[in-house]
Amino acid sequence: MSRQIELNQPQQIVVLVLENSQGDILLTQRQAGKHLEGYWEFPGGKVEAPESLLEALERESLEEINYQPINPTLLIKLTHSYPNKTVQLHVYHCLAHNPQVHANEKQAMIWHHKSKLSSVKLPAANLKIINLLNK
Ligand SMILES: Nc1nc2c([nH]c(=O)n2[C@H]2C[C@H](O)[C@@H](COP(=O)(O)OP(=O)(O)OP(=O)(O)O)O2)c(=O)[nH]1
Repeated sequence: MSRQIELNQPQQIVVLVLENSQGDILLTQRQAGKHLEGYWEFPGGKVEAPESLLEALERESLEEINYQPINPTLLIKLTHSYPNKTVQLHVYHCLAHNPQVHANEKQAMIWHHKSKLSSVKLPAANLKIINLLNK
C-alpha cells in the first residue's frame, strides 16, 4: 500500500526559464538513456531533500549551465502525468541582459526566441509554460 502511494507521488522538479534581453530562452537537450531522451527542455532537475525549491534551482543551474540565477520568480507550478511517471514542475523565470552559460554536462544547448518555442520538440508538460511566456 505505502509502495503504491510512493509510486503515485509526483516527482518534484525545478526548472529555470532563462530569458535574455532579446526574448531568447535557453534550452538544453535531454541526453540519451534518460526519460524523454532527445527532447529540448529548460535546465533543471529533481529536488533533493532537504533542500528548498530555490536551493534546488540554484544547484541544478550551477551543475548544468554554470549559471547563478539572479532574482528568479515563480512563473507557474504545474503537474503533468507521462505514461511512466508524474512530475510536478516548479517553473522559475529569470530575465538577464546577456547571461553567460556553459554546458557543464556537454549537453547540446540553444537560445530560441520565446515566440517560436512551439516549433521545438519539448516535453508535453512544457506547453503551458510556452503559452504563458507568450501572453
Ligand atoms: N529539467 C527539466 N525537466 C523537465 C522539463 N519538462 C519536463 O516534463 N521535465 C521532466 C523530465 C523528467 O521526467 C523530469 C526531470 O528529471 P531528471 O531525471 O531530468 O532530473 P535530474 O536532472 O535530477 O536527472 P538525474 O540526475 O536523475 O539524471 O522532469 C523541463 O523543461 N526541464
